[in-house]
Amino acid sequence: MQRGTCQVLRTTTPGSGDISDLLQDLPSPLPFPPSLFFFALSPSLVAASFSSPLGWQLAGLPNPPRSGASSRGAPRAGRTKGALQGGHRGALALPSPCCRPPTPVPAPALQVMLLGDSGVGKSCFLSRFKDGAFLSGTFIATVGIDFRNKVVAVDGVKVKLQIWDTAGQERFRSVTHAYYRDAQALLLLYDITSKISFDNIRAWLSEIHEYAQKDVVIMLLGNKADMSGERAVRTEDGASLAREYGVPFMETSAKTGLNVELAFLAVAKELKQRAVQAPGEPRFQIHDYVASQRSKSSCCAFA
Ligand SMILES: Nc1nc2c(ncn2[C@@H]2O[C@H](COP(=O)(O)OP(=O)(O)OP(=O)(O)O)[C@@H](O)[C@H]2O)c(=O)[nH]1
Repeated sequence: MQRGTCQVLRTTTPGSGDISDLLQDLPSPLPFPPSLFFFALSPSLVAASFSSPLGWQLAGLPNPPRSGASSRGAPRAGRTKGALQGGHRGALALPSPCCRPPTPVPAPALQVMLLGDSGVGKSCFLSRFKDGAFLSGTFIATVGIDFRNKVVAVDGVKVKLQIWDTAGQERFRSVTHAYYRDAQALLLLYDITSKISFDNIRAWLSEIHEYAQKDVVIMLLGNKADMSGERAVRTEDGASLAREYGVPFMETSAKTGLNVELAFLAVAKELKQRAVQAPGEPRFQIHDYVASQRSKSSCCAFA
């Protein structure tokens, strides 16, 4: 398991927002007795903040699972560096009725989920996209699920992506299943140097069909294309599996950045087009877009 790392943000379940975070954002010392604060910030307000999707959004956290499988029983590593780096701390503003003009409600984030076996490079893929970096070091498997946000420009319009990085390990499957239904796009990765990770793609697709929304956008990605010397899965095999399931396909490299941005942009474009498309208008063709835009390296050129 010691292979390198892209653990910018490991761990967390989204339930880590709590009242202590709220209190940390207050001035210290308080300009009034703490009891007065609790009186003003009534329990119902606090409870409402964290029991409704709106409260979670105000807190800068993704919605909790709606029903069914819960994250109970999942390892709770508490609030981690990642959640702080995402800039979420302090996002829950205390009500200030007198002075602030109402802020416009931003468009909801598009939810994109990364799936695939442990070690295929999901976290590195996300780090490459978000930070433009590939971190090497000790491989630490993701625990449960994590997320990061990034705003991208699609046809001149800013679109916020909320990207969920899931643990590939089997033991976290019940945790991650709970989030499938909220995903609008799924990037399904295998490792071109690992035949097993490719063979498992069919099982991943069955899970997706079982748990995800029917119209979820799916893209198959053969990652680690930079490691052509250790290739165990032919590009044509990836392309043919993708054709069989009717999903777009590319080979990528979190290490070199090959096609990483394109993968996210393609799904963002597809989702945005769906949202604004008038009835009868020709549909955006993600397959054609990917085929026309993807970079081809000597290792992974295919028709
Ligand atoms: N050469 C190369 N190595 C990569 C690439 N992507 C990831 N790796 C390496 O593969 C290993 C696993 O990467 P991770 O991103 O942590 O894998 P993961 O899919 O998130 O794994 P889980 O969190 O267990 O699901 C690390 O040692 C990375 O350095 C890539 O594109 N090229």
